[in-house]
Amino acid sequence: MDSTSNVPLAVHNNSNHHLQHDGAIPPLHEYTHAHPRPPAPPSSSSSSKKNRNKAAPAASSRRPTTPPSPCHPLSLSSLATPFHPHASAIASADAPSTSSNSKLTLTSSPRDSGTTTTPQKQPKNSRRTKGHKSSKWSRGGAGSSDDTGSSTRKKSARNTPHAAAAAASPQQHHQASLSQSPIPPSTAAAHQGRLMAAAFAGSSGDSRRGVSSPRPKGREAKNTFCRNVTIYGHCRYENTCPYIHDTSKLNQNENMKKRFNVDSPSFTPLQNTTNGSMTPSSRSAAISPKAANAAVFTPKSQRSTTSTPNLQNKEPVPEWHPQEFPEFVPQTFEAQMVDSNAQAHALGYDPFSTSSALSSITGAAHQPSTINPYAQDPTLSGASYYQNAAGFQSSPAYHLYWPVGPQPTGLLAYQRTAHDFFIPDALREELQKKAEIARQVVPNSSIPPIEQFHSLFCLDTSAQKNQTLFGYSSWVYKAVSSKDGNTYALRRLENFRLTNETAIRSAQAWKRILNGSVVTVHEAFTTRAFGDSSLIMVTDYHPNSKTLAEEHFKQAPMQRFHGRQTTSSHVPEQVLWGYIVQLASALKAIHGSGLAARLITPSKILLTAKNRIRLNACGILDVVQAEPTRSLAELQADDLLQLGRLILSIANSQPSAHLNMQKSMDYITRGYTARLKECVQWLLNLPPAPSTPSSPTTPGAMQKDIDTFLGGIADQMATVFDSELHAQDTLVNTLARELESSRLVRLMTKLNFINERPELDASQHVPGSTGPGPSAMWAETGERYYLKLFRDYVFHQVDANGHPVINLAHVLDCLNKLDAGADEKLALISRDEQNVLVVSYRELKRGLESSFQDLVRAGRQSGK
Ligand SMILES: Nc1ncnc2c1ncn2[C@@H]1O[C@H](COP(=O)(O)OP(=O)(O)OP(=O)(O)O)[C@@H](O)[C@H]1O
Repeated sequence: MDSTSNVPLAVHNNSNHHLQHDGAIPPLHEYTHAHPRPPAPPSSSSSSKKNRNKAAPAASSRRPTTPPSPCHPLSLSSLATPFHPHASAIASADAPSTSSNSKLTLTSSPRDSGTTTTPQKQPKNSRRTKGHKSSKWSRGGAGSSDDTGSSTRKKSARNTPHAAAAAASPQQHHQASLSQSPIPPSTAAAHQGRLMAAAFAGSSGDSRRGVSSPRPKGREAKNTFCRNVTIYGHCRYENTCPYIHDTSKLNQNENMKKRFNVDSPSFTPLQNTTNGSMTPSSRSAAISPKAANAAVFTPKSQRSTTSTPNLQNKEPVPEWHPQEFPEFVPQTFEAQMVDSNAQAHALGYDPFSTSSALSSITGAAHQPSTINPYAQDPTLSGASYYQNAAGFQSSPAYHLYWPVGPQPTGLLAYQRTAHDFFIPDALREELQKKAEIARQVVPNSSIPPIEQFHSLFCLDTSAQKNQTLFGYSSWVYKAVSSKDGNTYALRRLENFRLTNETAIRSAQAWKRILNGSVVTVHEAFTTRAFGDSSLIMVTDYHPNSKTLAEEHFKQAPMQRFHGRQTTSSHVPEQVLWGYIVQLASALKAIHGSGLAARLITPSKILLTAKNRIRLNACGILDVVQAEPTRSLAELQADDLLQLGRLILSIANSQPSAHLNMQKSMDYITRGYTARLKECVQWLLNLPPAPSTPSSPTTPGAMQKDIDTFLGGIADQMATVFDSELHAQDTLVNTLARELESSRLVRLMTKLNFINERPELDASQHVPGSTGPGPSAMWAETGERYYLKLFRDYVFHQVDANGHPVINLAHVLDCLNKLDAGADEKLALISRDEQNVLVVSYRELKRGLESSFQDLVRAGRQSGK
């Protein structure tokens, strides 16, 4: 994490805030219509008197101290850290004598001499130690820049396996060869210094002058690849330089290959055991192979070079332990801080983040598995999406906008439309129409309430009443139940006289039919509320629906459907198969319950959505004709026949198509597949006589029942089922997008509770606040002030000409970042344009939560 992101608030007193901060802050007109550029560093800004008072304590209390963690984001130093404890421990143990320090560093480890150095080289090591004792090493690294470079080079060399190996074997490295050199120590040190100067001083500058390649022993040069080639890509002394410049020659050295290659054991740093003040490193001793490619570590201060003496007393470990080497994990230092303010706030009840408060109360540690995505927990890693996508993420980023379709911020202004973010227009319109129609009432209606049903609204607009279906005139009303508040459809049969008490009980069986293709029956009763004896059948109400007769046979669109066009044109075959499958499913449920639909006709089938039909007016004939003349099997077979007639009539767009069967079937032959024709024919045929064999392979008569029919249309059922699944997926996606909207509504609700709230000004004490007038100008001070400016930034932007910027993408972008508490910063400009506040979304979020808690507490107090 960028350490600068922890600075909570930078206040700029910027009378001319156009590019005052090294150009990092754009001019005012750029703020007002664009997303903020990365703000200027807080240190470069001057604070206004008013705002400095607010910002300073906040900054001091929230700025985290950088912990001495080996996982500090400076990755190079973190790579080096396994060596630091050991190095420091040795340095401190031998602090009185820098000589002994260097001695320890270079030779004293028995493991060093015993494992990685050949016996005959030990005397050389002794000489080298001696030499360094009198050289710059003995001055503890406080000498010239060459020293620094030398020390640095050695330290960096220790951080890679190859370098470690090279350090352990002087024959593999320039430095090592210097250490091994039999030339006088002072000369060796000078060589070393010059070499490091060449290595660190860059390609130009005085320090390069006079530098020549050191002269190693012939055998070393023969085996050693020139360091200049490694560092600079070439060696300018190639002609005179004794080292190898061609890698192919290098590989010829068998001896070297044996000792140092990719299979070489790793270099294991010692754990600190000598100095109790050091925290023992929990890291593994193994080093990642990636470390070999790490850039050379450059110390930032002299201190870092002096406190890190050269250590080479490490034993090789037999094998890599990659599982023990922790990957670099950016630490959320802020999360580790104890924010007493935040804890205090968490104790208050927050209706929007209950679980957050609970976990704070119980002191439960942050558990990814129990994360409430809506809890205002600063440790949630939503911000990591913006800051460090590749980094470790402890929980999914639930705060982010649903990533379906084009990303809101990636679009140009003219490409952005509202339905990129919200529910598709067609669906929204349909749902809104349904809601509107469901609430339709007639003022001063003369229709009386019936039983618990009130607000009756007549759905039956046709003046001509068809008595042939039920034997009675029927009316359909929408009504609201005072028992449960739901809306129902009431079908009234005018002048119905109940002669058989058991007849009305048949509705009970229909209450149990819960099928997606049947309008559910709830109850049946008789009433005299209309001035006659009427039968009332209560069913589900499906707003803005129409019958198949209205859909396929009527020419003029009805006003009630708000312009939905009726059509008499050719009905696509897939639509017909959809009807067949849905009605077959309905019949399966009905017949399976020992009932018969008895009425499958276009005017009694509701079209409740696109291609979505339901069998309506079920059970009425069971009440009206309580003693049918036909058996159940005959009635069920008749259901199939009626289904055949229905499809025939819709396919022909003729309600009476079955009256001219030949012509109607010809039309189907011409307009549809043989499969559909075969299906309709099967439905229209009379059931075979019981003794008639249907085919040579199937002895006995083929049953004409719903199960046989379902088996016959199994392929079409699979197709319809699949398209239903697709439709469902689409709806789930839409729902998910709306879910995001509800999240932002809650955020905006909180923001509006706080912004410019007048009644907390000076009149009311806000618990937790301090000072003489704790609630004075509550809405205009502290966190509330920059929340107010944030509201201006989100909603009240103007362009360079002062015209309002109406940019939905900007609003969603800002609110999502606020919800996530992103570390991204934005520049908020005061209304007098005299101050610019640089604040991160994280701080805004914290301010929002804390201010909201103030309100909750104040509200609770007044309620006492
Ligand atoms: N359960 C219901 N939910 C919503 N609307 C319904 C419901 N039942 C019927 N309707 C609507 O009420 C209106 C009248 O329905 P009805 O069954 O009486 O049809 P109709 O066309 O008037 O037939 P008929 O010629 O037999 O009177 C239709 O427009 C229908 O959409």
